[in-house]
Amino acid sequence: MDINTREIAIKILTDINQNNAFSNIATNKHIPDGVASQDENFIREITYGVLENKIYIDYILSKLSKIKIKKIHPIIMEILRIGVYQILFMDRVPNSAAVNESVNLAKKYGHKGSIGFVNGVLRSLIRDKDNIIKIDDKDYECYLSIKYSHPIYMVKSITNDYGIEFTEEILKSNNERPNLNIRVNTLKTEKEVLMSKLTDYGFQVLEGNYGKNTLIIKNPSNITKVKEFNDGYFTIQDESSQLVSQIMNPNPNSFVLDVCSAPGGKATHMAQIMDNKGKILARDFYNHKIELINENSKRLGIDIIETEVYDAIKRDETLIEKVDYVLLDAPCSGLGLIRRKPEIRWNRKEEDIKELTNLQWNILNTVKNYVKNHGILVYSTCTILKEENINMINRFLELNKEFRLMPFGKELKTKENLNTINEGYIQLFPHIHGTDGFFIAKMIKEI
Ligand SMILES: C[S@@+](CC[C@H](N)C(=O)[O-])C[C@H]1O[C@@H](n2cnc3c(N)ncnc32)[C@H](O)[C@@H]1O
Repeated sequence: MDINTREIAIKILTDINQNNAFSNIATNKHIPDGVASQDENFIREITYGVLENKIYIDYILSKLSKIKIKKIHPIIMEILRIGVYQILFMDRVPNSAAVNESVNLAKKYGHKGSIGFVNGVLRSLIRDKDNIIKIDDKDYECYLSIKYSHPIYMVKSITNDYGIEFTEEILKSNNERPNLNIRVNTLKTEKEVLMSKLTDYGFQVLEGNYGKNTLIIKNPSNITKVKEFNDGYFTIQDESSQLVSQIMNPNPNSFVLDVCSAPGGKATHMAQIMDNKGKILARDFYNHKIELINENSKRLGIDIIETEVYDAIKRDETLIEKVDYVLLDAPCSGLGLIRRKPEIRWNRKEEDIKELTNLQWNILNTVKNYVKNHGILVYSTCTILKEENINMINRFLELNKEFRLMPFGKELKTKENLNTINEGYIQLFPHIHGTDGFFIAKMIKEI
């Protein structure tokens, strides 16, 4: 198939940067079916590379351009960004190709002036590269913000929680590409059997560290096209997310409530742990997302999940002290997913964090009422900020003495680098655990 890979990358980036599209959805939308895998990899590398390095690339461009970069036409800006990315980060692309291809795109999408402009900016970078790439900012937080391309408020918030050195490790790992993780559906197959089938197809498969049924796929291209996916032998889910249901560890025949459930990753996993026996009430605020839970349950051969559109903030009198296990997998800032969805750093605004912590607090204080005496409440997020995680839980426990954190451990394959499990919670980080950034707290109610 004859395609212009760089032009597709520009379309994806424009969709993400102008329309706030999600990177995974935009890439799937613009990469045509049947494209050669090396072309697909090239498009993904440029797209994700530009998203991950946007502040740094724009910093470089602001040094090179006589026009203020805010005034440059959005498409020309994307053409320049992919040009700079190829010159600075992709050794295998010759500088001449990076410039010529960018100029060709400027011919197609710009006017005469923009052709010379793109050509001039990229050639100046090549000429004086060693000087241009230096970051001159003396303030270390600002320096980190440019070097690892994270908004300054994010750098400050993370530094506030973890200190500057740990923050640098986090930011660095956010720019590394994660492996795809899958969860074996033990209702339909066994881990070893699936591993061997996927290996036969040519996938490189490793076992997860912490997840009992986690497999790590090194070369995941087209994995959802195999028959075993369609037949529900596995589902795509990060290892960290798999630990939530594993730590909850609900007994078969119990009653589980999952209040923020879509698309059903954790609900279907709990059903698997319960051997598809008992009842899971899976709720979400959005009707269209509820459909995803139903589709996933069907594919995975699960029939104990009942779905319902329901606003978790609204108190449900019919469930008071009726539920054995309540899961609040809360809507959150998502800062633990940045390596998978680099656009989170551009779409998530500082003011969102306060709004989200209020929402989390309100939902937590509603759903606590559904837990039976001796029942379990698990609170989880895919973020690393303490105000959404351990600080919120400590505040909750201070005001709700009938709950306490419950130590866990045997539910995990290994306890390596998980030194808070005896305190009843864990905070995972990509650079330490190799997973997404995730928080999980397990509480028991005892009156
Ligand atoms: C972190 S995601 C849940 C992921 C899900 N537990 C899984 O494992 O697949 C948070 C979910 O909360 C839902 N949500 C947001 N506000 C809500 C509310 N007020 N009531 C119920 N669900 C809500 C969102 O639609 C989103 O699906």
